[in-house]
Amino acid sequence: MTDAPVDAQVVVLGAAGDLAVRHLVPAVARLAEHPVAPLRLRVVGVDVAPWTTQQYRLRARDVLQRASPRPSPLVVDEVVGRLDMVSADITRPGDVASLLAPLLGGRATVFYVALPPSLHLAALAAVGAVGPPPGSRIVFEKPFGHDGPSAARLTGAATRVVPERALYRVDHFLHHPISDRLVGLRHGPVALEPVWDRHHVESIEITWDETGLVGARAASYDTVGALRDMVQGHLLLLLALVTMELPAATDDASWRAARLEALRVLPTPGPAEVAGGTRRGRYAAGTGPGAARGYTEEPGVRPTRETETFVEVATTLRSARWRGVPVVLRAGKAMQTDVRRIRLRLAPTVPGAPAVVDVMPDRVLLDGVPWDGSVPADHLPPTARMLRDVVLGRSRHAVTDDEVGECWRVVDAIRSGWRRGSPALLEHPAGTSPP
Ligand SMILES: O=C1O[C@H](COP(=O)(O)O)[C@@H](O)[C@H](O)[C@H]1O
Repeated sequence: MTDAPVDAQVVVLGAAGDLAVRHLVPAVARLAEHPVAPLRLRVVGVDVAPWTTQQYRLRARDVLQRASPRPSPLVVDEVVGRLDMVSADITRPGDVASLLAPLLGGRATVFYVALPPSLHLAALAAVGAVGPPPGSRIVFEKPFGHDGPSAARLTGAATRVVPERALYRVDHFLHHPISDRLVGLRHGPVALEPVWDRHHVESIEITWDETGLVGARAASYDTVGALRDMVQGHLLLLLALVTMELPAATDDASWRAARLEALRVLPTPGPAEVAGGTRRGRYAAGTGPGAARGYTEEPGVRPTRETETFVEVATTLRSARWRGVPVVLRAGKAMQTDVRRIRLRLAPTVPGAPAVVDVMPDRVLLDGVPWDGSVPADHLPPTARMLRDVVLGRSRHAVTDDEVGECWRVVDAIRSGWRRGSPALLEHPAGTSPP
């Protein structure tokens, strides 16, 4: 049986941006055609680009017609017909407010900030000038701030516009099936929870190696780098999901509190730990197909910035459950092979338990053998799941200000060590993984 569609309103700030069009519009269509619980979203795009509603609709139609899976022509017409566009400069809050406020009709609205971090404060000023109707929410993609203090300032500015509970700092990895699989493994049918501790697990590795280069994103990536893009934004939160105590209560607040506690107990690395326990690198021109370009030749890159495209962070856990267990987090672009994986190695002495548990976006392997016990039922892509959660006010996967602060605590300490020059930034040919 299909539920009646739920209607909601979303304003996308930065709607003409490539990622906003390519990810959000298909997500809106996937939610519209959900077989059980459809969502009917009216979307108002705001962008400095001089797009008319007509142009926004044409662009969206084009994206939907190329989407995989392709929505039905009926859904394409419906979704496109519910798009409106406001062309306004986000740094001029008065202009945004005068054009946007009349379109909202005083209805609760999800304001989705799809803008680079440098415009996040401007976006908040614009939403403040619009005057978010009661029940509205604001969504920020990562990175939230560029370090701990800037994240705290952003939270301060945001909570002058909406309460903290209406702020959704989203990390699409938490909406990813990999997160469900991980939790499913702990307390699902194979129930590894009894061996999920320092007595049984010998090491934890979280690896996000990508063969793709930075490419068209280089100008903005250059101000962020792999540590902030991947470790701060995603991998520490995945680590928290691996190591947290599963809360007895199933409500969102208990879940977020458990994740926070897992982050809180992560050690802050001092200069010696940074020098000895982290690696940073970037790709130089390689030889394989599509790898003939080094990072510094990417458009918009300033070579003197020493931006890393590869990062590895080794640490040792210290909570009661995990004390002494080594962890390695690693992410890189232009690597030899694509590896997206959470790997736990168990002591060989655990009777009946696998020696290697691999949790990946599309499957779980126990000692290399596929295990299929935790595939999410709706098969929605992470962006669609995230949008649905925000619209329905489900905050389990939204990152709190405290969690963001803990992630920055670790990352800021690493950056501070790197600023002292140790370890040095190493180059590796694109298409090969650093030694
Ligand atoms: O958010 C990000 O994630 C992607 C990797 O995510 P995936 O779902 O494609 O595996 C990464 O390429 C990007 O740099 C980062 O910003």
